[in-house]
Amino acid sequence: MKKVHGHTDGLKANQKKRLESLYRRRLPQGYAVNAELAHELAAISHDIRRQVAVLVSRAGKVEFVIAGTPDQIYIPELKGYTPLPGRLLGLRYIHTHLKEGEGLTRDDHTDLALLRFDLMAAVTLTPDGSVHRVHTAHVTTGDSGEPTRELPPMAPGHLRDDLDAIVREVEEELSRKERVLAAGDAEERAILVSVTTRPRKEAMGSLRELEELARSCNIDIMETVLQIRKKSDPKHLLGSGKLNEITIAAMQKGASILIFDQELSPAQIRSITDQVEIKVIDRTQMILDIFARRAQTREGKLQVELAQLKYMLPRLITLNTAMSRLTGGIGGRGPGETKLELNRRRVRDRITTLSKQIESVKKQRGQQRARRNRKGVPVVSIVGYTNAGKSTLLNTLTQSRVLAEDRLFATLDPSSRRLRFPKDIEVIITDTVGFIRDLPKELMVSFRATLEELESADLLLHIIDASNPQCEKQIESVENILADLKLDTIPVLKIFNKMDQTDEERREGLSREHGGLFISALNRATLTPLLHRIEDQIETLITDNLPDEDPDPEE
Ligand SMILES: Nc1nc2c(ncn2[C@@H]2O[C@H](COP(=O)(O)OP(=O)(O)OP(=O)(O)O)[C@@H](O)[C@H]2O)c(=O)[nH]1
Ligand SMILES: [Mg+2]
Repeated sequence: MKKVHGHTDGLKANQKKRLESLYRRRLPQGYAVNAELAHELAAISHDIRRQVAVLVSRAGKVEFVIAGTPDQIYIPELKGYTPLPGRLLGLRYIHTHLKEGEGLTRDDHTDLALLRFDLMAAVTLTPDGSVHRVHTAHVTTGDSGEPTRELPPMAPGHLRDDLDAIVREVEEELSRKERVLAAGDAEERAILVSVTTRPRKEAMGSLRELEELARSCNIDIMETVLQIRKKSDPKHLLGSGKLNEITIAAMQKGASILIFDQELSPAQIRSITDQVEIKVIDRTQMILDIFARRAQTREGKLQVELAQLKYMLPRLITLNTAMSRLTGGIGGRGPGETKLELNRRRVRDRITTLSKQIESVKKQRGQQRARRNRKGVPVVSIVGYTNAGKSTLLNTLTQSRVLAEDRLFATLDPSSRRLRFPKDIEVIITDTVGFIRDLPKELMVSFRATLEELESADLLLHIIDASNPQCEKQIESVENILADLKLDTIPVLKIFNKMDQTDEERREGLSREHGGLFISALNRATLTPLLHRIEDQIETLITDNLPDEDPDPEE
């Protein structure tokens, strides 16, 4: 005989027997509640003064019998039953409430939404132990905004016979939705989450950027959740109510991944993954993933892989359960054949190898740069926040076709072009990888090499997307990164781009605050003042440098 779960301590032998005998019951197929079972549950419940539940399969078999306390039931692990996207669980949950007036509770609704029972029923008892009412609720298709829907309570003599039809319809709609989603070309379907103590406006701006990052990763965004907390709590990043809500939304929307705007510690990743049962990553992992997709050159690929492994290494210790969900797909993409299920030792070995390879590539590049410098061609480097229009500017200035796209991190590997000015001055103009707020430390170190190019720049063009509402913050981030890279000694021209998408007032405000030039990188005609400025700067530079620093007769 199968065991009765839950709170069975203190029950008499015949009471236990009676509970056990529930396993022998057969119910009609489908989802309905049957009157005989309701009466029997009520009678047992009345006898033992505890709630009782049975979980019945679609074939009508009683799979689990659970005894509770007078006011609640702990649902055990339901072996063999896992909620799948587009499906209900395949079990109806029928239980008793001892109090006559007590219909379905909030907890009942949460359990229903989280576990996705086919149907949730509560049988309430009259004081003498017979059935008073049967309350039922089912999962919805999500269109109403509510995850569950409660039906009017039924008297025991009038149990409705259309429950099968209602629930079947819901499940058909759920699976239809799932098929539509699965047929889409997005790689993942995400719920974006931000838990922060920052002011709402700032948090929203940051979430918008996270959305852009996700879009760059070919991720569909199903929902965005923002929780502003007064105090941060590293142990419970999110309250359990909020996490339940997210878990329910994830199932309802068929989300395959949760992406946090905040960096998650290994322990946080694990505890959240354990509850939501889908992949959990943070902003840093997503940025690393984008870099992994975009890297073109050998050095770029080596750098990204190194950064990913360094980020993953401390997370490998605790990732036993979460690990299987973290491999593959977004956040688990190695640019090479390396998969992240590598064990720690192999990860360390790989880190050493990569570092060596990068060292040797770097040496080669250093030699190239030295050669170029000797020729004394001035270098102008375009820097700026990602998506500001750096590559577009390079293209328009030099009539070339570097990839420019409305995506974050369209450019990963620097490219250089020659640009000749009327006064017979020639410069090398380089495009660089975009900057971003809180650039992952691992990437910062790795990309310092790529950005080393910048050290030999004679002039930096700091391109700013004037149309972005966050542009002040972006300017600040870029300036911080330049300072971190010790590049803040190189002369910088601030250039406000996308002027076509700003109004007069905004331009005046920005120009009062920062000075700088306004351009539209898409429109060559707007670049003339900029070209003059570059030319002037370079000219001063050459004349300044000529007598003392560069007496080379070749020049
Ligand atoms: N409206 C408008 N859009 C622009 C302008 N300049 C660039 N864009 C658009 O902005 C988007 C980003 O341009 P990119 O040149 O790829 O930007 P980037 O700074 O190189 O970006 P990353 O390489 O991703 O860091 C593209 O869709 C461009 O077409 C402009 O002056 N006006
Ligand atoms: Mg670019």
